[in-house]
Amino acid sequence: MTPQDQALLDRVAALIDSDAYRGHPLHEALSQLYAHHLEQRERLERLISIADGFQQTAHEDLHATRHQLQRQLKRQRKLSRIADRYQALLRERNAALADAATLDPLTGLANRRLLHEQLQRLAADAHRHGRVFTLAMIDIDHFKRINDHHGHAAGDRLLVALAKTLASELRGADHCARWGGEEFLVVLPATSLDQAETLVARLCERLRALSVTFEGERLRLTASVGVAQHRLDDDYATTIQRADEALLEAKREGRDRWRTAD
Ligand SMILES: Nc1nc2c(ncn2[C@@H]2O[C@H](COP(=O)(O)OP(=O)(O)OP(=O)(O)O)[C@@H](O)[C@H]2O)c(=O)[nH]1
Repeated sequence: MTPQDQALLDRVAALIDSDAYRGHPLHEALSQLYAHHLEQRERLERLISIADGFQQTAHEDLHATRHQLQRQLKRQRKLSRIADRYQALLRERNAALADAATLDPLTGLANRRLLHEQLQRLAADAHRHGRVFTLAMIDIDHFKRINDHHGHAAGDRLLVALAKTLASELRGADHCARWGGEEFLVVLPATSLDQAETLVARLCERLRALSVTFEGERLRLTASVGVAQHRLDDDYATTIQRADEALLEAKREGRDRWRTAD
């Protein structure tokens, strides 16, 4: 209420209370009007106070709801971060499991199982489309002697060095696996026997030149190799067997050489 409004009301109250106007014909009507006004004002103030209360409660509710939403959002973000981390961990574990199932832990080359899968595909491809591939079975010569003279750890170092040499000499499309203890199988897709022989001769040379220093001692090795070209109607196990026979021949003939299956 403005000060002018209050002054007017004070004036009206003073007129009503004044003895000079008590008998005035408008006195009663003015008194009733004044009382009615006060009543109305009181009701209005009550309404305003109720509306204020509502507004306050609504404000508090809104605040509480916003706070709750923010907490939920925070919790959700945390959960999604945990889920992301968990997923990344699962991916890592899966990759590690896949590696463990398909790679040789010492050399990092494919293991026998993975090469079987690759050979299955290549043999099917050869059968369907007439694409030849060639195998080379590589076996370190007198590896037992190396282990016996220098220890198993030294032998392991040589195996790793040999695997690295093979990997660096092969093309991207070639496959190479650790087939057994000191035996490695190289698969050369779309490669003729002549091409394979050139590559194997170079591999033997590289292995002859390989030298590893282990605990102050220089270790060297040679390897014997059996080469076999896959025949379109054979299964790949037969080709491996032929490469193995050629390898035995190379061993029999004095080692550090390669022989080709008929
Ligand atoms: N250091 C090491 N040695 C291994 C591993 N796997 C197999 N060997 C050894 O490789 C040797 C293979 O011996 P043999 O099969 O008699 O063949 P070799 O001595 O190489 O003789 P030839 O093959 O006839 O030239 C054994 O002494 C095995 O213990 C390995 O992971 N690490």
